[in-house]
Amino acid sequence: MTHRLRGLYAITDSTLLADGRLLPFVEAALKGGARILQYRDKSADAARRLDEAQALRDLCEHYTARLIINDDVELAARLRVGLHLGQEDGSLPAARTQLDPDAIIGATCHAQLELAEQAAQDGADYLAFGRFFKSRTKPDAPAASLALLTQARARFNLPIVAIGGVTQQNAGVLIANGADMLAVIHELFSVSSAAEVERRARAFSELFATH
Ligand SMILES: Cc1ncc(COP(=O)(O)OP(=O)(O)O)c(N)n1
Ligand SMILES: Cc1ncsc1CCOP(=O)(O)O
Ligand SMILES: [Mg+2]
Repeated sequence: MTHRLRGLYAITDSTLLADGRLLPFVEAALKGGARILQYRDKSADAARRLDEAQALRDLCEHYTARLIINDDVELAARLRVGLHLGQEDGSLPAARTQLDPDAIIGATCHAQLELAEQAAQDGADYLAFGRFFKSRTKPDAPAASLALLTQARARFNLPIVAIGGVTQQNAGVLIANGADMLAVIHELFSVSSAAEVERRARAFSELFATH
């Protein structure tokens, strides 16, 4: 299944979006133009995770954005939404059998074209590379270069996500080197108001129109 995947890919963070900020800040990101939202919550509180993910699915439907669940194929299957899998998160083909036929499944490829080759063979809907810059959220993620991004663009006919330390200042160079989507946590959500989230989301989104 092919999808038109391009634009801002917002990822939630349980610390930055604590204390009632999750829904208003995510709504602001969607209002500002985020096309994809990933629910990334590493806690073991299954009931809260289900409630939050359901609320996010409703919001995404309202803004015709796509919801992706990080790591958890059961939750994605239950909500009939997409899934993001890292290298330690289980088999992509096995997940495919549990999800709707048009569910988006993305794969972490770090900084390795070989991982991307495998993900493409496994039927991934997008390939995620990074971190490209210093990441406050995941400082130890393997570093990827702009040269790798250019090579991936030339080699794969699949949407490419760039992640890791993406800011309003460095976003343009990632798009210019072949990124179809920019996945952002800190630069989008480390602010004190929903209005500022919306402003930042709009600024990221407008870059896709001009590149
Ligand atoms: C869009 C996107 N790209 C990469 C990741 C990282 O996934 P993973 O390597 O499994 O690490 P965690 O996010 O699970 O800590 C991602 N989540 N989203
Ligand atoms: C999940 C993940 N994988 C590689 S970097 C990263 C974190 C991205 O967050 P930030 O935009 O705050 O650097
Ligand atoms: Mg993971």
